[in-house]
Amino acid sequence: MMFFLEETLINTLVGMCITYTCISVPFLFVKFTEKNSLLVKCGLGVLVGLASAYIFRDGIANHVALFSVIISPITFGFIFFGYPVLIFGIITSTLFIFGDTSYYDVFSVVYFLCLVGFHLTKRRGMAYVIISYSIAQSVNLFSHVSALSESGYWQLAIAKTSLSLVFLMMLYFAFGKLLDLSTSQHYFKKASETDPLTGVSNRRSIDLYLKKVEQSENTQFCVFMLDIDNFKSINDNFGHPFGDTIISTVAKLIKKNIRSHDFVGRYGGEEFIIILNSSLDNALPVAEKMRVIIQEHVSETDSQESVCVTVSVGIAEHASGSPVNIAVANADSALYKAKTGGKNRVEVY
Ligand SMILES: Nc1nc2c(ncn2[C@@H]2O[C@H](COP(=O)(O)OP(=O)(O)OP(=O)(O)O)[C@@H](O)[C@H]2O)c(=O)[nH]1
Repeated sequence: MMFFLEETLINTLVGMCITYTCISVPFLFVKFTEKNSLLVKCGLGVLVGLASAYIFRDGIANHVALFSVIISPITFGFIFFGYPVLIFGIITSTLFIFGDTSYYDVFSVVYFLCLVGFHLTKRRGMAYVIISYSIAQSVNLFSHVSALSESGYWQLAIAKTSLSLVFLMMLYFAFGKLLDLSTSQHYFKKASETDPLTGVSNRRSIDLYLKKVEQSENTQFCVFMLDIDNFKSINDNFGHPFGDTIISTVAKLIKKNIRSHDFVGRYGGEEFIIILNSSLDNALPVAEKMRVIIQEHVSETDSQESVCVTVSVGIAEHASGSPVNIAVANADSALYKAKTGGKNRVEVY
């Protein structure tokens, strides 16, 4: 009995040290960027796999080591890949419960349930993982305390709990850094690509998108250039702030009337570019419908005056193999035609 417990203790320490170190080291020392995060995920998978291979090298199905091998990758899998991995974790630990119940199984189920609960109540990153891990760890600790009568078992409880605490601290600092970095990176990336007034893509993002579609295999798309008619008079009659409201309203109406895989950007002051992933035959009715919806939309000024605006649209179909800038220039020519032809109309190049 004594020998078994010592062996369990050694296995536990080795298993936990290897697993936790394997997982913590990349998070502490790898500089996270979008490019290498995939590499890190793969690296983690390999390291955890190696750790489990080491733990089971003598064919000792140590429940405790098995637990730490299961729980760690699932935790990280959940953080990176979300619910599917978490559900897998719950199923795995439930199977253990029905197989050979141990306190560790209870621990893992509590842990996963906490994670789900925290996630459902709006997950705030790693803080929830740490809180839920701590709650589950406390359950685990109680289970150990209640088993103190078994000779030597307390060593296991103390060793495991202190290791867990060290691991939690490492996680806390590593993930704090990671979350700060990814949040600020995400914020600055979004800000650099979005037009602040309308929330649609800005000129920089338009250029990037055009370059991307030019290189992609999607050869069938149409370019719309859409311009608000007589916009100067809106500014002159109702003021610049109301003019801004009109621009963002038109952007919203455009967005509402295109699909998620189409694209809209603010090309200039009151001019928008739309890339519709359709043939000209299908794109033409979309442009016409958009024009009518904008024309029929009524905006109200602060003094409850009703204002309607119209738009002119120029369309050009992208010719496969030709530079996308040609389609943009052609759509611009069609827009010019619509303006000089009396405005509030759609013209095809
Ligand atoms: N409120 C507001 N006005 C803007 C913005 N950007 C450009 N403008 C104004 O939009 C007006 C565009 O005027 P024009 O280029 O003459 O075009 P228009 O009056 O719409 O005439 P047509 O295009 O021929 O129908 C100018 O008065 C610009 O000052 C903006 O972000 N907000």
